Amino acid sequence: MSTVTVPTAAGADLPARGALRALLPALAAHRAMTARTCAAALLEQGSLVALVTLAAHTVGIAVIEGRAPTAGTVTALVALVLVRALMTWREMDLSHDLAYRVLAALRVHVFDGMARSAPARVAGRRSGDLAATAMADVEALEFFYAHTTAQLLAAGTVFTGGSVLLILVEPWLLVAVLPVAALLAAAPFADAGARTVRGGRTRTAVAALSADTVETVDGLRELLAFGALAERRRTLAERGRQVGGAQRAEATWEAVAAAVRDLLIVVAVLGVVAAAAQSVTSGRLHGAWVPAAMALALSVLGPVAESARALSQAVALRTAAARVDAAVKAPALAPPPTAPRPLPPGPLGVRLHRVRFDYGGTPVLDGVDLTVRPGRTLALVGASGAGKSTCAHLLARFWDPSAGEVQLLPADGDPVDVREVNDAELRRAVVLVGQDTPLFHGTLAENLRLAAPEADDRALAEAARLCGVDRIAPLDTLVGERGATLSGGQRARIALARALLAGPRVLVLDETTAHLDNTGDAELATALRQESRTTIFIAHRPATIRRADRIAVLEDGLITEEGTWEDLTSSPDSALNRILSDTALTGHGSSPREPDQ
Ligand SMILES: Nc1ncnc2c1ncn2[C@@H]1O[C@H](COP(=O)(O)OP(=O)(O)OP(=O)(O)O)[C@@H](O)[C@H]1O
Repeated sequence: MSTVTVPTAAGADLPARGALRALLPALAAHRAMTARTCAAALLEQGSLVALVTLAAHTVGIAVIEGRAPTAGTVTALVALVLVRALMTWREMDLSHDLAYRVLAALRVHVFDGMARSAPARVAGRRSGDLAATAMADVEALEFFYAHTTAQLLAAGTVFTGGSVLLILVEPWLLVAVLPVAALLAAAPFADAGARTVRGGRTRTAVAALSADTVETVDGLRELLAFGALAERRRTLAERGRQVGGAQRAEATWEAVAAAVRDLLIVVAVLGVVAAAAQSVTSGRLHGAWVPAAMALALSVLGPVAESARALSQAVALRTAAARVDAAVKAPALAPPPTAPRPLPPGPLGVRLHRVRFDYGGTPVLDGVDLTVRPGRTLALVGASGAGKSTCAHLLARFWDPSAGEVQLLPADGDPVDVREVNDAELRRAVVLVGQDTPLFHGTLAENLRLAAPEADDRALAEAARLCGVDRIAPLDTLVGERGATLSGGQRARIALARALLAGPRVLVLDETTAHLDNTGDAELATALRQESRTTIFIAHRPATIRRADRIAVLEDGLITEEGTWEDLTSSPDSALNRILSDTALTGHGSSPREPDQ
């Protein structure tokens, strides 16, 4: 096979070689079914060879010796027709069933891979491109699982069996078909590079079309608002043309390959005719056996030709296989602990100790030291792009710092590094709510229960009441996909109620209330008041910042100032005052001296 690499819409080159082989272990979970599929394919192909050979033999006997077929021969012919028909159905049924089962499992593995590497990897790739891997690439592999593995094994077995018979009957007939069989079998390997490249172009074009389509659907309102729909339509039409062009190039290549395969079969027919004629004239083969021998020689080529066609088509799927394999094997960005430590009960504070982090370039955080005692509130303040959300993501362990530690602080006892805590336990203890928390298609209640499926109706109603969700609509109201039917402020209320329902011990709010007016912001602040919970606000609004027990200012990758509102605003040169003035100027919040709500 060639060493071609295939470009993906994500921009990374994936090794094509071995990509299909890497997906074979997926069959291991279905060994019995794979074996049954192989048996059915063997019977299907073998019965056809036997049927054609016996039919030709019957004709030979009738023509040369003038004998009518016996009842036994007729019965055998009918039986072979029935076996062939039954096995054709069985093989198709089993191979598709097997393929769909493998694909269903693969989709889950792809999703698990995305979840393992989320959000960093997801953030680095367009969602439509990811969707193309989970849907189109996985779907394309149906052909590989349904039409190649079992069929190749069966074709190899049938050809070997037929060759043994030919050696016994007339070896020259085998000599006539063997070179053609070898060429047919070699063909998929000979043009593997060209097919991989062409197949890769199709998969990349499909992924780009998927990415643009998803973005278009997502941004339809903006496109409409800026009158950019016509341009977008042109882009999508161009993407469609690229997919069509790539598919046409594949089809043209396959048409040429099919013609070459047919030519090889013609050569085999001529060779078999010549070998049979020579065998009869030299007296090695009785005339009555000639049709059967020729039929056997040519019919064993059928499965080889068919397998060559299937393998060639499968080779074109190497890009799809490589994309799926890469998604399935995506490494965890926050690997699970080898020896997990349980979190002690009671309130938990947080501590960032000399934390450094970068996204692959200059460090965003360069030695952050920050402590929030259990049950206290802290406002993390900084200019746009200072790294506040990055701190929040580290607290929720979406990523691990490149140096330093992120710890949870029990009221008594030793700090626990978040890397030592089981994922499920950490997710229960630390909840992060962002500014644009997406909602899912379903009722308000279902969206709230996402965080705590086991929550009873009373807890649900209480969380909804605290955050004013019950004033938006009854809890059994359907919200559109991503909460399209709700305002930004309403979505914030739901996101917060959802977080409270989960009962976190550490709550991180990343500009969650930015969409709310001052009254709504103050209302939610009241809802959040709870002695034992540690809360970290990332906010630009002075009133929100002022409510926190302490305020920390993040600048140049470091905490440059920390203290109470009074401490930090009393000095006119303080970083907080500067940031609040900038915020007021940029319209993020009200005036720096805005009274508490
Ligand atoms: N997934 C990512 N990949 C690469 N760079 C990123 C990623 N996320 C954030 N950054 C960069 O890291 C820096 C800090 O971003 P971050 O979102 O943490 O800032 P922030 O203080 O929360 O900003 P804002 O107040 O505007 O939300 C920015 O320069 C940003 O461009």
